[in-house]
This record gives sequence, structure tokens and C-alpha cells, in this order.
Amino acid sequence: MTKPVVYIVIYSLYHHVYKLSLTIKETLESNGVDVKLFQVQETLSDEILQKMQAPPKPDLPIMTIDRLSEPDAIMFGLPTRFGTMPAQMKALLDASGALWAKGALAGKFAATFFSTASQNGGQETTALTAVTYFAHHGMLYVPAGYANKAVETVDEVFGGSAYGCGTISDGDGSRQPTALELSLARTQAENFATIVSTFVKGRDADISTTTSATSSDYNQGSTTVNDPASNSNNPNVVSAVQNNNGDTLNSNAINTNSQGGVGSGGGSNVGAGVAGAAAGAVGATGIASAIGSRGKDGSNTMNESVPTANSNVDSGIRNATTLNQPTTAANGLDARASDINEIHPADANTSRVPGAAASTVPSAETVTTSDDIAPASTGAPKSAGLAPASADTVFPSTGAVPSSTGTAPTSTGTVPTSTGTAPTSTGTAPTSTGNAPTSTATAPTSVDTAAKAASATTATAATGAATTAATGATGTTGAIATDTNAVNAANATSTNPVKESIAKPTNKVDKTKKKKKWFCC
Ligand SMILES: Cc1cc2nc3c(=O)[nH]c(=O)nc-3n(C[C@H](O)[C@H](O)[C@H](O)COP(=O)(O)O)c2cc1C
Repeated sequence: MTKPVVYIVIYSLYHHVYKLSLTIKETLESNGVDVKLFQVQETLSDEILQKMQAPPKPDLPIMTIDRLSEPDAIMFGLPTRFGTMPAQMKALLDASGALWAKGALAGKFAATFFSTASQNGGQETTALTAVTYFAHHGMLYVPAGYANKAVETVDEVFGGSAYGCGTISDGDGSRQPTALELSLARTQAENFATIVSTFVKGRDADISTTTSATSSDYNQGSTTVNDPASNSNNPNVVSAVQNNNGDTLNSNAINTNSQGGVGSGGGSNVGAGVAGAAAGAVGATGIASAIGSRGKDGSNTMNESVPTANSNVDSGIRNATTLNQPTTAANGLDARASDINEIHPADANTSRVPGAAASTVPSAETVTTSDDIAPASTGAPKSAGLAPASADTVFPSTGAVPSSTGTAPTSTGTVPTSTGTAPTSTGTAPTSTGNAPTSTATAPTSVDTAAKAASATTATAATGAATTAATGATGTTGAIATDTNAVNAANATSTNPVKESIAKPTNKVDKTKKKKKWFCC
């Protein structure tokens, strides 16, 4: 099998990210991965680098755009710059438009690891802002998660999070990766290696020529496969089964004319099974039709004894429990459609050969699980097939849906109607005899006084309005005007305590620690 290839691409001014990358590389290699470590092109001038007291660069090849598409996966080492990736790395990725246009990175795995000067300096925001690149390229971002419980530590300062391992350099670059941080780096690399390896193994597996002779290659953990397969008419009929975790598949499959292949990895009740069924259905007549997905958490009993009288009968399986029990399919797809609803929880772990009592096929609990599908180190659940707890949890009971026998209440009341007469106004519209108010305020001289002056202006104006309205002979209007005036007048003389307190902040920065900040030249 070809080894999975992972490139580690870093930028590291003071070698903290570089040190993490060495641990990651070593761990990946010890997990069967072919690893190459690169750095990105520096964009700062020598003069600036000197002012920043940057040590010589690590001795690593420079990553170029055309090489980005070579590996199966890329791990990016990112020393934080203002909470995001450094411009040097961004320059590389911003130049990857041609790869994006071709989808050259689509489907490749990506991971991240970090360094910041301080504990809360932005490792997680650096991850999140990097993720947009992966999303646009169609890459599969693999976070570190909480696989290593040390990431939950609260009694020591450390770098790293669910997004990836990390270290903290301190402002002067003096701090080095700690044992805890290196342990997070190893766990992340181990899991990443497992995921990439599993993918590459599955991708490169050749299942296109699967026949019944080799069907066991695709049967991991099942008890009975293809036994006894009776293909009476067509010698080329293949009833191979790809099953990753089931108990009994295609037992006693009788394929009188053509295909009876089933492709299914079990998986959840629908997803993988549907894929497998579809694949089985399109398998060429008389030729291997065992194609399917490689899901996990398999089924218990599938496709037993389905006499198929015609070619192209789709005896695919859609469920992880017992489906497609002895059923005569005269002409194709009906067999599948009718069997889907047949759930027999009691039989979930039994082989239902026609005429036979429930057989000794082992229960789901005793089925061996497939290690190369659910790697131990990822902590992924490796459950054997999950039989439904009860029929009711899968399909509702057969009881009739209860219906209401009550009678809907009807209103007997009468809608009230108004008998009153609409009031009409007899008043005379007031007319203003007052003079237009004039502002007596002086131009403001400062921001603070401007506000007060503005209020004073309003107050004067409102007063004018009040006078005007009052003269206009409607007391109500006059009252409102007076109220407005009162409010504005109050505002005009009010002080702004909030503003005062903001204006006089106290600077509580501790200036006793005077370390040289390397990155602040
Ligand atoms: C321009 C600049 C911006 C930085 N921004 C941050 C920051 O936002 N948060 C932080 O904790 N450290 C920040 N740092 C510190 C770097 O993250 C730190 O030097 C780096 O992680 C060290 O890793 P390295 O040795 O691999 O270069 C910044 C450094 C520079 C030069």
C-alpha cells in the first residue's frame, strides 16, 4: 500500500512553531506517514529581520504553489499575528487561486498548530481565520479536539486548543514548548496520521473486480458471507458482499438469472445501505455487482434468501437490522420497496433462512469490529451493529392513530354592534397669534458646552412655542409645549457623569516587567 503523504508547512520567526513541527513530523513518521517539512517564503527585508532580532531561518525547503497539491494532507504551522496567520503564510495561500480553480486541494486534509506570545494571544482566532482557506479549497479540516485530555488543564499555562496544538513564546521569545504542549502535539499528529491513512487506504483499495471468491476481503467481522451462494443460471453471477461489520449477509442467496450482489457497509440505518443498494442495482447483469460503501457499525442480517426471478432485481439493503427477508421479487424494485418497512426487532440478530428457525448467528454484541474502519486511537465508537431498542423506536406502533371524537365548539353569541353616534368636533381650530421664537443662545465654544448650549437653544425655542401655543387658545397644546420646555430646560443644565468618568481613565498597566518585545522593533 502506498504511504499517505503529509506536508507540514510552517512560518517560524523565532523557531517555536519549528520546534513543534519537528515533534509532529516525528510522530507522523512513526505512524506510517511519509512527511516533508517546508517553510514559506519570507517577505520581510533583512534589515527588518535584524531589527526584530530574528535568528537564522530553519534549514527547510521553501513551499511553492505547485507543490501544495502533492500531498494527501497539509498541516500548517502558524505563529499568530494580531490573532490571524502571518502575512508570509497568507501570501502563499493568497497565490493559490489557480489550485482553487482546478479544485487541486479539494478533498485533502488540513490541520493547524500555533504559537503566540501570550496565553490568550489568539491561537483559536488564528485557526478560525485560517479555516476560510480550507473551506474555499474544499479541504477537510481536522481539529485536534479533546482527544488528549491534557487540553482541559487549568492549573498550568499552555498553548494549544481543540483546534490544534500550540506553544507560547512569551513576549521576548524565551519560553519553549513544554512537556504538556509537546504531548498535545504528539496526540494531534497520531490522530491525524490515523485519519489520513484510513482515507488513503480506502481510496486506493481496488474493489472494482470483487468476486465471490474474494468477497471475504471486504467482509470484516461478519460471521457468514455468501453461504451457500447458488447461482444456477449464470456462471458469472457474483453475489459478493462488502460488509464491514455485519453478521450474516447474502446467506443462501439464490440468483437464478443475474445479480444478487449487495453493497453495504451497514452504517446507519439509511445512508450507507442506500448507497450500497444503489450500487448493487446498477451492477452489470451477470457481472460482479458487489459494490458499495464501506461504512461502519454494520448490520446484523441482510439480504437473506431472496429468490430473484429476473435480472436487475435490486435486492439492496436499506437497513442495518433485518430487512429483505424471504421475499419473492418477480420483477425488480418492488422487492426492495416492500421490504424496507419490515422491521423485526426480535429477529435483529438472527439469520432468517426460509423454513428454518432462528439460527445461531451471533448477536450484534459478539461481532468483531473492524479496526481499520474505526481506529482505536481516534476514540471513535466501534459499536457492532445497533439493533433498534424496539420496533416502536424505528417505526410507530401498528395501532390506529387516535382521533378526536369531540365536537368542535361553536360560538352562539351575537357580535355586538355599536349603536352610539360618532362624536363630531364642534371646536374651532386654534390659530397662532404668537411670534416666532428666536434663539438667544451663543455659539458653543467646546464640545461640552456645545451640548449644553444646544439644550439651552431648544429650551428657548420651546418656551417660544409654549407662548405661541398658549396664545393660540388651546390649553392642551400649551401644556405640552411647557412640558417639553421643562425637559429641555433640565437637560440644558444637566451634567454628564458617565462622560466625566470615561474622560479620566486610570492606567493600571503593570510597568514593572520590562521585557524586550522582539516583535515590537
Ligand atoms: C507583528 C506581530 C504580531 C503579533 N501578534 C501577536 C498576537 O496577536 N498575539 C500573540 O500572542 N502574539 C503575537 N505575536 C507574537 C508571535 O505570535 C510570536 O512571536 C510567535 O508566536 C513566536 O513563534 P515563532 O518563534 O515560531 O516565530 C506577534 C508577533 C508579531 C511580529
